[in-house]
Amino acid sequence: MSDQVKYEGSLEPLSAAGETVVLRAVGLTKAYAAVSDKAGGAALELFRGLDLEIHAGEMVAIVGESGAGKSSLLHLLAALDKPTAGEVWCRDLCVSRLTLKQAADFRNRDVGYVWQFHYLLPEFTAAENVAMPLLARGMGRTSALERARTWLDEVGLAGRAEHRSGELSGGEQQRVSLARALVTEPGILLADEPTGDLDAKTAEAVFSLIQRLHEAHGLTSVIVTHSLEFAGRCGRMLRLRGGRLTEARE
Ligand SMILES: Nc1ncnc2c1ncn2[C@@H]1O[C@H](COP(=O)(O)OP(=O)(O)OP(=O)(O)O)[C@@H](O)[C@H]1O
Repeated sequence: MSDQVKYEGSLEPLSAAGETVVLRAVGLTKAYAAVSDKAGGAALELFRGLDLEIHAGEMVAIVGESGAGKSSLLHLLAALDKPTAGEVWCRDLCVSRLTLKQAADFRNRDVGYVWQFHYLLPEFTAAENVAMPLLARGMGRTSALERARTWLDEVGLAGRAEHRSGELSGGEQQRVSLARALVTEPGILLADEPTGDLDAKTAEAVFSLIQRLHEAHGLTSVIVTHSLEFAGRCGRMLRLRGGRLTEARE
């Protein structure tokens, strides 16, 4: 971690004129080392020298075959992992050089992350689950729960706020995880196959909700998906294949 990289807090537009790059990957390389370099234990290189720019307000889909490295790329954008080489920038913050604590602060303030599996705590209520990121940043319980309920209302679950998350359906649980991702009012939404575990009808409802939240909250969103239909509804579609990231449609 370089001392020169300073956390700047919540995101502000860099310039009033033109498009603002919110996320930028420069020369990004990711390889996983093998546990042993004995027979067949070579490192697995997913991509090398990858460049990417995502502008404010864009909704970008990342598609590609299973194993192409989509989740790994999203993890790098969220500072959940470090690149082997290259850098990830979020506006003027080099997120790939943050310490673990700084990376956690960055995610808590600036990124809403949705996983394919919701990772809610089943014994806690929906409201308590949504309130967790606010409690983690030191907000008082009453205020955090109040804001959590507002977000549950926003995702259509006002009536389920006091139900244990383990009692909710898969689609409802994914709505709760969306509320949890956005309760801190981040500028960026990163979603890794957010509809992957859902049946077609529920997936459609959750994807439409993501689109609505993206628009309503002026988010910059990156959605990893296997659904070309959903990807086609995003403003931009990128394909990760053979370690290269290309525009899937011009
Ligand atoms: N921590 C890790 N250590 C070693 N290998 C890993 C690690 N994480 C992922 N991989 C490997 O990297 C490759 C890419 O995985 P990744 O999950 O990024 O792909 P993906 O495109 O998201 O796949 P899917 O669509 O199936 O989710 C896979 O071969 C996976 O086994």
